[in-house]
Amino acid sequence: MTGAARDTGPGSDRASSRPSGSEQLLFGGELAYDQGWSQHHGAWLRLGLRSMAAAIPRQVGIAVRLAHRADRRALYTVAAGEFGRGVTQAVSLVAVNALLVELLAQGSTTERLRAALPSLVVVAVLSVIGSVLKSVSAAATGILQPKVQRVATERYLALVARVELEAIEDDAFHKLMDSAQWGADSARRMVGYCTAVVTSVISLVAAAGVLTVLHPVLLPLLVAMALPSAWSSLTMARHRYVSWHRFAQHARAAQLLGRLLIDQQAAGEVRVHDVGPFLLGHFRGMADTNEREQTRLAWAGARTGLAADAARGVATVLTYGVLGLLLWHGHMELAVGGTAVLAIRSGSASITDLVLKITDLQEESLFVGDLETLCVEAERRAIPATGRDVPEQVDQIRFDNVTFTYPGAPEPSLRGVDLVIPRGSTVALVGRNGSGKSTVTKLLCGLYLPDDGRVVWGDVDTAEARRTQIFDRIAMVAQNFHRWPFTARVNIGIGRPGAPIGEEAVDAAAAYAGADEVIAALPRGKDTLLARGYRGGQEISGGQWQKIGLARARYRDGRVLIVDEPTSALDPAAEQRVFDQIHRLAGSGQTTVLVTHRLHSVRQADLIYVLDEGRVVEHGTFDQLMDPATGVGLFREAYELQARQFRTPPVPGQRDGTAAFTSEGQTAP
Ligand SMILES: Nc1ncnc2c1ncn2[C@@H]1O[C@H](COP(=O)(O)OP(=O)(O)OP(=O)(O)O)[C@@H](O)[C@H]1O
Repeated sequence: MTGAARDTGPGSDRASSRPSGSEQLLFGGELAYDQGWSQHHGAWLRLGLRSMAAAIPRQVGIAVRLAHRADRRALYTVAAGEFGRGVTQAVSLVAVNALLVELLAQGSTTERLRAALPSLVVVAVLSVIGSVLKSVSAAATGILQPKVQRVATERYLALVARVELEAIEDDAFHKLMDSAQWGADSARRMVGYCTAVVTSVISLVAAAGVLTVLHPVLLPLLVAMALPSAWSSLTMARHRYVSWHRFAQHARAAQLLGRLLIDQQAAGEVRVHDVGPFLLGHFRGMADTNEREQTRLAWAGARTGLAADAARGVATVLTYGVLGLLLWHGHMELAVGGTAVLAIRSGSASITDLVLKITDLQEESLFVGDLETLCVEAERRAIPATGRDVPEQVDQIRFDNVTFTYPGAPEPSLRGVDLVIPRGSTVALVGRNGSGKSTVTKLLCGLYLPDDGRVVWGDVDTAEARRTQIFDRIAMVAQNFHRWPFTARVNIGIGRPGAPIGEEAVDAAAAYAGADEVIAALPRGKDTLLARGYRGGQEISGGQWQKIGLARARYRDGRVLIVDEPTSALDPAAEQRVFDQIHRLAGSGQTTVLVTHRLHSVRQADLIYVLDEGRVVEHGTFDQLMDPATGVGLFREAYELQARQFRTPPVPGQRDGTAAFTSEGQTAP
C-alpha cells in the first residue's frame, strides 16, 4: 500500500455497525480488530492530545537516532543548515526593525534612505545566506531520507526473519507487521518533517523573542492564534490513525481481493469458473465499508476545521485589536508597531507551519512507533541465538512423549509421540491426511518446540539447543517448499545461501534429482528465470518444480534429509528414480526422514512409523508391519488397498490407494 492508500484506509468507529456481507461470507466475520486487541497490546491507541504533544521530543529522538545510524555527516549538515537558517531569520527581524526605525525617523528621504542602507544590506546578505543554507539542508535531507528508510527496513526485516514460526502464524503479530511496514516509509518522511519542525521552531523562537522585546502582551496573543490549528490538526491525525489501525486487516483483505483477480495462479479458475464478477462484487462490498468510513472522516475533518478557523479568526482580531490599542495610547512607536506586525505574521506563519509539520511528524511517528513495537516484539519472539551446542553427528534423534498444539488450534496435533531416528537410517512416516507427519518433521528440525515431552538430538533437547545449529544440520524438501522467483541456478543454490553457488555442485544436485533434464529444456538453462510475469520468466510444471526442490535439498547436503511427499507430482519413472536415489543415499550413511503416502516406496525404509490422529499407532520394519501374525494393522490394510488397485481393474466408486489413511476415522474394508 502506498502512503495515499494508507490515508484512505477503511475506517474506524464501527462499534455499533455489523460486518459487511462480504466480510462475513469471505472471511467469516468482522475483520476490524476490536478494542480488546488494542488494549491488550499496549498504549498505541492512547492518543490524548496532551500525550501526543508530550511524545514529540521522543519521536524526534527516534528520527535523529535512525538518521545518525544511516548517515552521520548528512545529519550534521541538516542540523547545522537549519540552525543557521534560524539564526539568519532572527537577525533579519532585528535588522528589519532597525530598517523601519531609520525609515520612519525624522529627516529628508535621502538622509533616511542613506541611514537605512546598512540595515538593508544586512537584510539582503542574510536572505542570501538563508537561501544557501536552505539548499544545503534540503540536499542533505534528500540524501538522508532513503538511507533512513533502508536502515529502518533492514532492521525490522532482519528481526522478523529470526522470529519463531509460531509468531509468523500468529495473526496479532501479522497485524503488527502490517502496520510496521509503514514505519520504514514513515521514518523516511519523518526526517523531512523533523527538519521542518526544527526550522519552524527556530524561526518561531526568533519571532517570539522579537515580540517579547517589543511588548510582552503580544506573545500570548500569538500563542492564542496558533492553538486552534494545533488542536484541529492533532485531532484529525488522531482520528486517521485510530481509523487506520482498526482497519488494517480489513484493508489487507480488500487488497487481497484485488490481487486475486490478477493473480497468475488463480487466473485459470477466475476465467473458467467465472470467479471474476464474484470477486469484483465483494471488492465493491469491502470498498463500501471503506468509503463509509472515509465519508465519516471527511465530515469530522470539515467540522473540526471550521471550529478551528472560527477560533483562529477571533484570536487574530483580538491580536490586531490589542496592537491597535497599544499604538493608539502611545505605548508603542509606529516603527515598533510595523516590526510587530511583521513578527506576528512571521510568527503565526511559523506556528501554522509548525503545527502542520508536528501533526505530520506525529502521524508518521505513530507508525514508526509501531515499527519499534514490532522490533521489540520480534526480538522477544526471536529464536534464541544461544543454547547448548549440537554435535555435528548425533547417534539418534528421539521424540520422548511429545505433545504439541499449534498456536490457536483447538486440539493437539501430536499426542504423546515416541519415536527414534537412528543415525544413517531411513525412517518413513506414514498415515492419513492430518495425522501429524509434517508436524513431526517441523518439531524434528526445531521450527516448533513441544508443549510437553522432548525432542532430543543426541543428548541435546531442542528446547535448550542452539537451534541455528540444528537448522544447519538439516536439508528439507517440505510439502510446500518455496518456489523462489529467481533463476534455476539460484533455486538450487539457495539451499546453501551462505556460500557462493558452485556450478559443479549445482549440476550434481540437479542430476541427482532429475532436474538436469528440466534445466536442459529451459531456454536459458540454469539462467532461466523461474517466474512468469517477469521478462524472460518461464513457468515449469509442479513435477518439474519438485525436482528442483529435491535438487536444492541435495545441494544443501545436510546431515539429516527430510523429504515430505517428494514425489506427489512426479511421473512414475521420476518417482521410482527419486526413491532409488533416497535409498542409495541411505546406503552412504545419510539419515533420511521420508514422509509419503506411496507405501510401496517405504519397503526399504529401516523403520516405519504409522501415525493416526497425532499418535504413533504402529511402528517397525516393512516386514514386521506386514506380518500377518501381528494382525491386520492400519499400515498393512492401506498397503493392501493400494496394491489391489494395481492388480484389479478399477471398480466404480472405489477409493484411491490412500483411502485407508484418508477416510475420516475409517479403515478400508
Ligand atoms: N500451521 C498450523 N496451524 C494450525 N494447525 C495446523 C497447522 N499445520 C497443521 N495443522 C493441523 O495439525 C494436524 C496435523 O497436520 P500435519 O500437516 O502434520 O498432517 P500430515 O499428516 O502431514 O497431513 P498430510 O498427509 O495431509 O500432509 C492437522 O489437523 C492440521 O490441520
